[in-house]
Amino acid sequence: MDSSTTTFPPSELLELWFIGQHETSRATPNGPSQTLRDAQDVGYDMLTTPITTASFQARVATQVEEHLQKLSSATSPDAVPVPLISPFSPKDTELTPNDSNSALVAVSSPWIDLGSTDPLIANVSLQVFNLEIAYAAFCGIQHVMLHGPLPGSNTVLYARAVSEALGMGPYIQLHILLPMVGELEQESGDGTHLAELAREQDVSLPEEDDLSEDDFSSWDTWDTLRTVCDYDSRLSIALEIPRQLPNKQVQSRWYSEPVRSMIFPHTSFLRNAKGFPVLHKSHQQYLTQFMRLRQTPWILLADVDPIVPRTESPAPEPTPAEAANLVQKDPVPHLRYLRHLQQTQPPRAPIERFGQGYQDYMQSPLQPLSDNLESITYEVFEKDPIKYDWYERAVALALKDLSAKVGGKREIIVAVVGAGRGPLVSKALLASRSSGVKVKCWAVEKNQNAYVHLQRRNVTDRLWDNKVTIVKTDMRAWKGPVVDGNVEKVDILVSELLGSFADNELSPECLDGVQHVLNPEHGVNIPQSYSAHMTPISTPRLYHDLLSRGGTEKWEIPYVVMFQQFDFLSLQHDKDENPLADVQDAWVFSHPAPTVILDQAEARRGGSAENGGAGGAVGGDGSNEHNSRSCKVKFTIQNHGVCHGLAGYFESVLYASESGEKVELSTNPVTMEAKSCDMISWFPIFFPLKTPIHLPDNAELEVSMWRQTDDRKVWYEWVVEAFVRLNGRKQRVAMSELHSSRKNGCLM
Ligand SMILES: C[S@@+](CC[C@H](N)C(=O)[O-])C[C@H]1O[C@@H](n2cnc3c(N)ncnc32)[C@H](O)[C@@H]1O
Repeated sequence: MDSSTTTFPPSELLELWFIGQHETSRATPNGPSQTLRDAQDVGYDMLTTPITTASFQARVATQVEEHLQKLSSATSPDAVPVPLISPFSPKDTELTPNDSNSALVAVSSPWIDLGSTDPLIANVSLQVFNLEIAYAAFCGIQHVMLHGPLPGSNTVLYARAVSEALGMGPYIQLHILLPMVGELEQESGDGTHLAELAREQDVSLPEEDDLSEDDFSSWDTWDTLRTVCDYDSRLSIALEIPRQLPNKQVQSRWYSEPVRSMIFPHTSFLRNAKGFPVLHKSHQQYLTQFMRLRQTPWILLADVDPIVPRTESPAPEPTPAEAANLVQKDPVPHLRYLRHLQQTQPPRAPIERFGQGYQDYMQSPLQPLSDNLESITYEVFEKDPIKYDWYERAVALALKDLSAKVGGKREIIVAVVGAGRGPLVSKALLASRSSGVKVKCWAVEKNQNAYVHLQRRNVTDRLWDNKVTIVKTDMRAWKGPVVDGNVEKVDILVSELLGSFADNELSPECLDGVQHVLNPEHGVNIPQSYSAHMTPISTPRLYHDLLSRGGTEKWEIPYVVMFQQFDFLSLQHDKDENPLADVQDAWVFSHPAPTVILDQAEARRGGSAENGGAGGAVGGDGSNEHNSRSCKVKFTIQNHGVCHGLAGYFESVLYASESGEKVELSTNPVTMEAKSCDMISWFPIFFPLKTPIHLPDNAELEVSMWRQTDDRKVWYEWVVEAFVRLNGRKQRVAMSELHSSRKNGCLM
C-alpha cells in the first residue's frame, strides 16, 4: 500500500479563482493603479496593463523608419550606426512603482518582433524588450506577459532573448502568450508593428515543408522556448483559449504544461437564449480540469466589458426609469458568468478529494518491511472505500470453494499476514459470516506497535470476540498456527503487501518466506497474483521539480506520485474512439510459488546448489533470483512530444473463484474503472529520465526494465530507446542512460 508516506491528506482546499481583465489596446489615463481599482470595484481580482504607451511605440517606429531612410541613401550600410532607443521618459510609460502592482500583469509591447529574421528589427525589438523588463522590475512588477514569436520568425532567437530577460529580473515571471493552435484570436493592437518595417531581403519565406503546420505547432514553439530556457520555473504560458477547442490530444498536451493564465477572448464566448455570454460545455470542462490543478491558473477575460473609469464628481441622481435601467444592465456579464461557474463546479471524484494537496508531489515509496508504520498511516489506508470490501468478497468466495473441498464441517484456517491494525481480519470474519463458512483466524504482524493495537482490538471488538490469535513476528519466521498443541497449515493466507508497482514493497519475498505455513494441497493466497504495468509520459512539472533538487541520485529513484499535470504519450482508442493510454504489462507474480522453485532458491542460499553455486547474476547467492524479472515493451508514439519518464501501475487478482468469478484490484488507468473504481489506496509510481527524450511523430519507444535482487535488497533498472522508420529501416534517434535504484533499493 502506497498512497501516502505522510499523515492525513490536507483537507479540501477552497477553490479560489483569480479572474482578471485584459485589453489588447488599454489606455490608462489615470494611471494603472486607478484602472486596477476601477476593475476591482466591479469584481475583478487583477488586471493587465501595457508597460509602454502608444507615443513610445510611435517614437520607436519613427526612429526605425528614419534609420531605413538613411540606409537607403548611404553608400555602405555599415556606415550607418544602428538606432539606439533612449531610456523611457514619463510619456513613454504610465507605470509607476506602487503597492498595488502585485495585482497587475504588465504586458510587453505586442508590436516588437524579437525573433525577426531582419537583424535590424530583432535588434530594436530586443532594446525595447530589455528596457521594458528592466523598468517593470524596477516598478516591482512580478508578472510580465509577452506575445509569443510571430509565425515564421526565428524561435530560437526569440527564446535567447527570453532567457536573457529571465536573468535580468530575478523576481520577474514571464508568461508567454500563445494560441492553443494556429494564430491568436485576439486583436494585435493599433499602431505600427515593427515586423511591418522588416526589409524584404531579410524576410525568409517558409520552406515548403514548414507550411505543413500541425495542431502541435504552437506547442512546438513552447517546447523550444522552455528547452532553451532550461525549464526555468519563472517561464510559463498565457494560453489563449480559442472559440473551437482543438482535439483532445492537443488539449491534454497543454494541460500538462505550466499554464499560468488562461485567456478567454470575447470570441471564445457564445450567447445563450437570453443573450448572456456563456462558454461551450467543452470549454467549461477544460476550464474545470485546469481549476483542479494544485496551482490553478489565472483567468483573463480579453477585450470583454471594458473597465469604465469612475468619474470624480458624483453622477446626478438618476430618474426612476434610469435607475431601473441601470439595475438591469450588468457592466460585467462575462465576469458574472465565470463567478457563476466558480460557484457551480461539479464535485470531485473520491481519489481527487483524497489526494487533494498531493497532486504531482513525489514521495519515496513506503518500506513497510524495513520500517514500522505509524497508526495515522494505517488510518489513512483504512479510509479506502473499495479495497477492504473487495478483500471481503475475495475471502468469501475462497471460503465457499474451500469448504466444498474440505467438507463443510471443518473450520477453515485463515491467517492475515501483515495485519496492520486489523481491517483485513475484520473483513475475513465478515466473509465467514456472510458465506456461512466457519473460520479460525490468525493475525500476524511484525510491527510491535500495531501488535498492541491488535491485542486490544481482539478484546474490545465484538466481531473479533477474543477469538483471533495474534502473533508478533516477521511472517517469514512464523512456524504456523498452533491448534491443540499441534502446528497446523493455513488454508487461506491473506496479505496486503502491494506497492504502487505491485512488487515494490517486497510482497514476493515476504510471501515466499511464509509459504511453508500454507496447506500444500489446497492452500490459497489472497491475492493470488499481481502484475506491474507501465506507459511513457510527458510531465514537465515533475521533471522541473527534480531538476531543481540537488545531487544526481534523484534521477535513480522511482517515486510514488498522484499524477495530475501530465500527458500520456502512447495512445490507443476505446470502443467509442476516445483516446486512452496504451499501458503495457511488465511482469507478474503468482502465489503460491511452485515448490521446486522455492526448493532450488533455498539450495542456492550459501552457494550450495549443484550447478548453481556461482551465485546471483547481480550479487549474492542467487537465493532470491527467482524473484527477479525483466521485460522489454514497445510503444507507438502518435504525436511528437517529450518523454520525461514512465508511469507505473499495478493490477492484482485477489481471488478467481472456481465458478469463474474474479475479484480484482487495479490502478491501471485502462482497467481501474472496471476492476476497482474509486479505490484510493495507491497512487501510481514514476520512473524518471535524467535526459528528456524528444520523440517525433510515429516514433517507436522501447522500454527495457529489470527487477534486480542480490538476496539482501531489491531494486529497479530502466532504459528507454526511441526509434523511427526511415526508408523502411528502423533507426534509433535517442536513448536514455541506464537508470538504477540500486543505491536506494528496498531492503529485504
Ligand atoms: C500495507 S500494510 C497493510 C496493513 C493492513 N493489512 C491493511 O490492509 O490495512 C502492510 C503491513 O504488513 C506488515 N508487514 C510487512 N512485512 C511483514 C513481514 N515480513 N512480516 C510481518 N508483517 C509484515 C507491515 O508492518 C504492515 O503492517
